[in-house]
Amino acid sequence: NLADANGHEVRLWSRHGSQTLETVLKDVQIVLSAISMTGVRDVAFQVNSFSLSPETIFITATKGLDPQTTCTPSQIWQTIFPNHAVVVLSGPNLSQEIQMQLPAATVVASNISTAAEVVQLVFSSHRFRVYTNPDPLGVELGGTLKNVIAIAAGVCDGLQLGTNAKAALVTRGLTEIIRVGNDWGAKTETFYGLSGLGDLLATCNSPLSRNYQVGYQLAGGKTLREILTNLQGTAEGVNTCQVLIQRAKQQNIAVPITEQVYHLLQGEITPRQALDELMLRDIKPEYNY
Ligand SMILES: NC(=O)C1=CN([C@@H]2O[C@H](COP(=O)(O)OP(=O)(O)OC[C@H]3O[C@@H](n4cnc5c(N)ncnc54)[C@H](O)[C@@H]3O)[C@@H](O)[C@H]2O)C=CC1
Ligand SMILES: O=C(CO)COP(=O)(O)O
Repeated sequence: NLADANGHEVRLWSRHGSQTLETVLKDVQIVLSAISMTGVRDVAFQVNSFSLSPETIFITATKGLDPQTTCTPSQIWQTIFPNHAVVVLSGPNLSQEIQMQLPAATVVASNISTAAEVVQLVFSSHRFRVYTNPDPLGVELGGTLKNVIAIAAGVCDGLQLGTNAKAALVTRGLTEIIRVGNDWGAKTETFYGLSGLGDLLATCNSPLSRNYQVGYQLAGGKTLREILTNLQGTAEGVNTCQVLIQRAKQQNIAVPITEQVYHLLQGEITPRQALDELMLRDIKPEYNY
């Protein structure tokens, strides 16, 4: 509806709607995918079976990781469409607030700067400020990895651990995200921007975040199954956490908060035990300069 308000013709497709994907995609200039991670590969393959102009730009807004390959959504789109521009759109963008037309900012990132600039123009308005960025991987990983920390933040608030604990958790969570992101090839500065720290702050502090809700309700004693059954929409952090643990092990990266979230989601420990595990780790310098 942001693009619509800027005078663009917008067509929507959902697997539950009546129109076929092929009809909706006929003669389009831009394709924006906001499918949950589990559907990205299937839908991208479907799209690839239709004839699209080589100028068509793909935008991906999905915040997840592929369990089989650990690939990001943009890597999946780019592999299937090697000759098209792919733009990552990510930022502190809780959808209910955007629908209420509250002001927000976001980031559009691509290896092809002209494509990012086109997308920036399509969505920019007095209530939605869009920045370009040349580090699509960093932008995408910021939006994806913060979901795991948002689960931990929900636990922290659910247990009423206080503002100091929350600040420590979010800050050390960012350190963890940067460690993983740097190893993957993303730039540190990107994680201090809107798509990293910005989105981390939004999701770790808002009951509108599904990932935060998962953590909050786990702290309240519900099981993951109960929570997911009643949750409106996708909490990508649940699957992302598993993939992240797998990748961190492979790459030998320390991700202590993610590890505790993982054990908690598996039902192996209680929220209080997760807290104790984190607080009683070996003492160490804040950074290894
Ligand atoms: N880039 C950004 O700033 C933001 C991105 N997100 C991300 O966008 C994605 C979607 O979020 P929401 O719309 O809130 O989730 P949602 O759960 O409300 O919607 C997911 C959509 O994906 C569709 N879907 C799932 N599997 C599919 C399949 N196999 N084939 C076709 N369609 C399929 C569902 O039908 C549904 O329409 C998530 O990855 C979320 O993390 C969410 C908020 C902001
Ligand atoms: O990514 C989001 C906001 O930027 C949405 O967060 P949730 O997926 O946790 O609701």
